[in-house]
Amino acid sequence: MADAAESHGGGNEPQRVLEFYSGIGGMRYSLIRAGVKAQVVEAFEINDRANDVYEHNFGHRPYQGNIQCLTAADLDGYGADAWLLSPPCQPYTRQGLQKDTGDARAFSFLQILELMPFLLKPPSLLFVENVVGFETSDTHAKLIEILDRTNFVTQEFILSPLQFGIPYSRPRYFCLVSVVFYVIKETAGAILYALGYDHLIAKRKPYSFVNEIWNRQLIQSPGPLYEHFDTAFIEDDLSQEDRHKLLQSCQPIESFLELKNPSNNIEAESATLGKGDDNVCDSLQQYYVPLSLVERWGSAMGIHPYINYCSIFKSALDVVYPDSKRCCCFTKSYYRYVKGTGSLLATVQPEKRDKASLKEQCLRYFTPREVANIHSFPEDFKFPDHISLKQRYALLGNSLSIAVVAPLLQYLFANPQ
Ligand SMILES: C[S@@+](CC[C@H](N)C(=O)[O-])C[C@H]1O[C@@H](n2cnc3c(N)ncnc32)[C@H](O)[C@@H]1O
Repeated sequence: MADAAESHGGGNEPQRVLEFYSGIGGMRYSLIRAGVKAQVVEAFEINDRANDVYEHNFGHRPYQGNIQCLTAADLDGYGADAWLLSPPCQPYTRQGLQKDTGDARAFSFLQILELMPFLLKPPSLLFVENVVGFETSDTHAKLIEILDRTNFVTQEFILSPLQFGIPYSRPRYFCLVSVVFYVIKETAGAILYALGYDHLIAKRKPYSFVNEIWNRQLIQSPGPLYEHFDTAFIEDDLSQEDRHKLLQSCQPIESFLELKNPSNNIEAESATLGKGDDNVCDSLQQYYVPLSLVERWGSAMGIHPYINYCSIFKSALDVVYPDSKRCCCFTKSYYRYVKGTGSLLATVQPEKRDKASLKEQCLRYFTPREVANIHSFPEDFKFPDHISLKQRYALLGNSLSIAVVAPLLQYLFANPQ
């Protein structure tokens, strides 16, 4: 791959990085944000559209094929120091069937893991990102079993952008993996060679985590990433007071909007949108949620459509305001479906939010640029013109929070030895 910009500090060669399941490049942007001395030598992604976006932004088209077809020789050929992997989440999502290792979408990741013991030049560092739920899966058990066997040590995290000052609830699982040792001595090498284990003789750089105290633990606080920390926020397990503190420490949603001043003047707002690069984004009208959908899913109180009695049920729509300090996870189905796929923005502020009807609040979807902002993508990230609106949302929904991944990568690459 051409030069990577992810290079800081002087001295040694940059670390050689492979980016698996590269999508629109969230990992690569995180590596850049982390400021570590590293170079992405190849990216792997099967999806054409994702590769168009990646190429548009990084000037290199990822290897377009099924990761499942890579051999140990292929992987050795890259001589990579680090692998970054964000395999498909569907086998492990709590809303899905959780078929785990039985789901065809898990096969390529399992295959990569199976190859690890056979590599002549295994990586020294690995980074795996997935949904919460992965940590209890059979695939996870397989991952840990293979890493133990191949002399790696892990530190696992469940973290959300809310813990990094971003008003976005998207908790995710992360596994940081570092090789424990060694340079095998010549005599030991000769014995291994005689026993047929010559693939183990390859020298591997010694690595370890900055805070070894957290080895083999699942941590739900960003504290270990920093030298000095005294607050441990666990998003799902906070007291009301701590949750309030956590939310108050976040920036308001407004800071992430393309259109900062809600108004009913659609034409004026459309003109602002048109200044961007996105041809598909030049009409604000397309972002407003149709009233029929607001009526269908937005009632705060109503008659349950399927049960023959009156029941009170909460709105199925997550509505936020410019001054809100939280929005919920944008999935790849955002904009295709309105219910449970991500927050909607009220463009007209009611006097009393809890009493106001949603119909009057002129709900709109966040634009793709706004979702990219909430995922902490840099300003210069762009979609090529031919990527449709639905494709943009789908690609962003599959991606990750750079605000969370960057400090994790910084921590992983900081070798204290
Ligand atoms: C969770 S997404 C990762 C997104 C990426 N981290 C980003 O920032 O956009 C998983 C990606 O893996 C790709 N993928 C799934 N199975 C694959 C396979 N067998 N070979 C190559 N790519 C695959 C999907 O197309 C999808 O883009």
